[in-house]
Amino acid sequence: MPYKRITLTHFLLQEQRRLKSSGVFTSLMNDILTACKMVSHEVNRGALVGNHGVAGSENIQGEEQKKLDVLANDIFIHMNSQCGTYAAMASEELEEVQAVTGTHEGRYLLLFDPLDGSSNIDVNISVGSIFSILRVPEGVDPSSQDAFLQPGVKQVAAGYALYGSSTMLVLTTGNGVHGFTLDRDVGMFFLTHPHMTIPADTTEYAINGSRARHWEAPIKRYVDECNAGKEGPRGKDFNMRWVASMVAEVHRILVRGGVFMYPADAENMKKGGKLRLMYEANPMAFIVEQAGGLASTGRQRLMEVAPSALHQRVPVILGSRNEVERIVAYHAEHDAAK
Ligand SMILES: O=P(O)(O)OC[C@H]1O[C@](O)(COP(=O)(O)O)[C@@H](O)[C@@H]1O
Ligand SMILES: [Mg+2]
Ligand SMILES: [Mg+2]
Repeated sequence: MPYKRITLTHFLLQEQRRLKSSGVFTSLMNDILTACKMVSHEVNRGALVGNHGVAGSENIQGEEQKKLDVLANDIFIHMNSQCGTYAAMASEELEEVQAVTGTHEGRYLLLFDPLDGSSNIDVNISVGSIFSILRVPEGVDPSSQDAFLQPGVKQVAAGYALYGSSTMLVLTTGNGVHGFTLDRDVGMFFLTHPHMTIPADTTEYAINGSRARHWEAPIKRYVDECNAGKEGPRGKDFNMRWVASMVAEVHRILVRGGVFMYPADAENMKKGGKLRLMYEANPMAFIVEQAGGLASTGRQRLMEVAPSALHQRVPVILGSRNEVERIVAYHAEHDAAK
């Protein structure tokens, strides 16, 4: 069989030729790819090199940082500061925006969750990295928070790395979603999942069921109906999954469909929910929409939320189109009856 493997870089070059666009995506992705390979290496070495356990510090979110949170953050900051592609960066692990000094040609902003699913590191369950790319708005200081506070529809590209049984990188530049698998022997990502699309229907939902007592009525109604199975209003049985790594949940949904919910609830409502808009919800929403799915807060399209703070949290409901539409309809019915 002729050698048909395509590297991520070649795929982007082909995309750019097809779209007659500038060579921006290859330079945007080059250093992110390297960072993800380095994080994958550190995740895989794990306890062998003392990468498990806590770092003994807290992040801006008031969360205890794991050693790999800090290491992955350092890798992303360092690797993406070398070539002047990015004018500034924002990270889940850093309170303030990080200006990239010495480079003024950077016309893009990079936002990332360097290690998503941190509670799974020490128990060897899949974790990932999530990234989002914005343009520097005209006339705005790129190292200001204001430069970053753009709605998700302004994203140029978004993606994630999944450090699972294999390391994958899934990416959208606004022309569909494509998955690449790392071949460790040659240190390159090869196209393995072209044009990923989410089935409109599903029988699988993901939510942290231990929070059921806090849920708003529309979420409770949806989950109860799923659990009622064939005999219930849905007329079919459902399966439930909860990995506690958003990247792993979204990847499963891209591969076989499903719906992921991390709603705002009575306990986290004051904070706006759990997941962060700028570097978790928005990049995943871009990917899910590009794959034919929907991404909502329950009351608004996620990518149209106007950000007010770099680390703000939002409710997240995303995945198979027909299921998200149903959940959004339940919210509308609930609100109309108030
Ligand atoms: O532990 P919980 O409350 O189920 O929350 C799990 C969610 O929290 C997260 O781990 C938050 O991300 P971080 O690990 O980057 O903080 C998501 O990946 C996951 O979906
Ligand atoms: Mg995260
Ligand atoms: Mg994280």
